[in-house]
Amino acid sequence: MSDITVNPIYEKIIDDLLNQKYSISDFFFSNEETKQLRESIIQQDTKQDFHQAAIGNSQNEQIVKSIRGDKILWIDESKMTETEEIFFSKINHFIDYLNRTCYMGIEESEFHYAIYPEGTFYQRHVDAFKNDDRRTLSMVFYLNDEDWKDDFGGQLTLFLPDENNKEKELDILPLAGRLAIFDSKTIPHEVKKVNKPRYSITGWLKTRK
Ligand SMILES: O=C(O)CCC(=O)C(=O)O
Ligand SMILES: [Fe+2]
Repeated sequence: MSDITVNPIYEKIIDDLLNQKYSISDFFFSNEETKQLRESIIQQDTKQDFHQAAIGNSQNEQIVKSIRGDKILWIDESKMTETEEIFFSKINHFIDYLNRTCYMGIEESEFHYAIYPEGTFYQRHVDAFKNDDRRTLSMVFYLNDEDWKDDFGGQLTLFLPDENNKEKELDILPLAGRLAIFDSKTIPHEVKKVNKPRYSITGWLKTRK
């Protein structure tokens, strides 16, 4: 591991993941990178077809707006814009760091843009599929304005065990530049109804089947 430079932002995330299976970081991307990614999702929305998000994977697809109302656009690694390349080079650097320092065995990643139009939400769920458990870590980057307020809604709520093994809820505001990262197999979560369009990039780091 001689050529690994210790990265304090990644170390904090790894520590949190080991201790509590989730981490919230406001420093993964610079302000400038966040601004570019925000411009990118707004631009993609004007020229590309986002589609109504489905539930389950392709073998088990059904569109149920009463469960989730976001529209998504997968980022195609074979035809990325400059901004998307910057995004993936950071993700790949992070994956490499996880694999080298924690032997996580991440082999793949997949990311999509997500827009929650006003009035939409995503009901409680777990991200790993029943018929495919490769999703290991869920990552959500928020691309909203810095001044997103509580009454705009759209909180990401994680359902976590408390000290008595009862369930507690942790609400996370989707602030610009914030990264929420959590265990894809064990942490149920939901997106509260939004009162204002909500922008993000969501993705998964995956192990071998
Ligand atoms: O946007 C979020 O905060 C979470 C989205 C989510 O849970 C998902 O896309 O699976
Ligand atoms: Fe999810």
